[in-house]
This record gives sequence, C-alpha cells and structure tokens, in this order.
Amino acid sequence: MSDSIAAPNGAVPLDRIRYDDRGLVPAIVQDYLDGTVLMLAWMNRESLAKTLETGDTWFWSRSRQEFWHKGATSGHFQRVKTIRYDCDCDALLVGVEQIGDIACHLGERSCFHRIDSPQAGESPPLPPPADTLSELYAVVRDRRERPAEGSYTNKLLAGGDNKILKKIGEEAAEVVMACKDDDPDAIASEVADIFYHVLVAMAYHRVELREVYRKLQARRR
Ligand SMILES: N=c1c2ncn([C@@H]3O[C@H](COP(=O)(O)OP(=O)(O)OP(=O)(O)O)[C@@H](O)[C@H]3O)c2ncn1[C@@H]1O[C@H](COP(=O)(O)O)[C@@H](O)[C@H]1O
Repeated sequence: MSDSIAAPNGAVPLDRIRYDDRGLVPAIVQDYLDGTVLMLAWMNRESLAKTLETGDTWFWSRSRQEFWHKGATSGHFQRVKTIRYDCDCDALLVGVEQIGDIACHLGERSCFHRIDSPQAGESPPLPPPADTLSELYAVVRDRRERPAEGSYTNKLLAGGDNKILKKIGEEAAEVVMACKDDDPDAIASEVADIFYHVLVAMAYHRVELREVYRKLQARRR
C-alpha cells in the first residue's frame, strides 16, 4: 500500500518519511506510463524537498556525497508525475516521464539485467517493461520486424487490415456475448483475445502502446 506524498492541502509530509541512520530513503523510479522500473537511487530530506519544488528528480549521491540532479549533465531529465511512500514510510515510489526516453544511470531506458537467463550478465538493449500488455506488445512488434515460423501474429499481419479487423469484429462480438452470459471467466478470456488483436492492429499501423497510455493518463482526473 502506498500514499501520494503531496497532501491535498498542499502540505508535504516530508517529516513523515522515515530516513535511515544516514538520513536517506530509497527511491524506486518508474516510468509513469508503463511502470518500467528505471532505477533505484537515494534521497535525503533536502533532495526530496528539491524534487517536490522543482518537479525534477534530485537524489543524494552516496559515492560523491552531494546532490545529484538527474539529467543535469546529459539533458535526460526525469519529470516527476507522482511520488508515493509505502505504508511504513521508509521507501519512495517515484513515477516519472523520461525526457529523451533515456533515464537510468548508464543511459539505457532501464538498467535492470536478468540473472535468470542464459544471457545473464549481458546487457539487453531494451529490457521488457513491467506490465503484461507492454511486454506482449513488444513480442507482437518483434514479430512484425522479425517474422517467425508458424507465428499466428505474422499470419494476421500478412493478411493486413482485412484479416486483422475481421478478427477484432469477431472478438468484440464474443466479448459482448460473454458479458451477456455474465460469465467472468469467459469475459476475461474474450477481453484477453481482443487486447491481443488490437495490439496486432496497432503494430500493423505502427501506433505505440505508450501513446495509448499517454492518452489515458492525460484524461486522468
Ligand atoms: N496473446 C496471444 C493470443 N491471444 C489469442 N491468440 C490467438 O487468436 C486466435 C483467437 O481466435 P479464435 O478464438 O477465433 O481462434 P481461431 O478460430 O483458431 O482463429 P482463426 O485463426 O481461425 O482466425 C487463436 O488462434 C489464438 O491462439 C493469440 N495468439 C498469440 N498471442 C500472443 O502473441 C505471442 C506471439 O504469438 P505468435 O505470433 O503465434 O508466435 C504469443 O507469445 C502470445 O503471447
């Protein structure tokens, strides 16, 4: 459970945060659109205050013992969208918009490497985003770029709009029927089908899923 750090009356509960004996609190930085975990860094009370004041991320560098304004040297700033603290107030979750689409320590979109794969230790250029839909979209886009033997996605893409849109129509009707039947499991299954087919249509027309997320975020009230 986490709470937003900016209280409704504008008062910021900086003193509610539990800093450790070095005066630091860990801040996990996430892409605000798809939840990709970008980095873990540390803030102290002052850097958190600067972050809240400026809307950019400010950390405390443990190695240099000084403030670290993310992006100040590279131009790849992180614009803060939300800051949350967890229920025991000793960790921060910072949702950011990446300026320049590069935001981690080393200049990748996200610098987390898998340790559970044969390529462990190697640097994947674009680690999969955190949410299932984004991950699936990455696979669909990859099929478009590098067609795979026996791929259903490639069959759809090869058929173009005629094939893809026909499937979307069919799947939409199946969602309707599942809802009419009030069958939660069937609804989930049919919605999964339509999500997938819509992603194929988007890949075919080269629309980024992040742009859909951006529209949804812009409508948040
Ligand atoms: N999520 C899906 C997914 N959801 C649904 N489908 C396919 O969509 C079709 C659903 O349509 P229907 O229920 O009408 O079944 P159908 O009658 O066989 O369909 P038709 O081929 O006759 O049109 C089925 O063939 C499903 O297998 C999917 N196919 C693929 N994926 C994902 O896409 C990724 C890439 O798949 P490939 O391109 O096949 O490698 C996979 O790893 C999956 O994660």
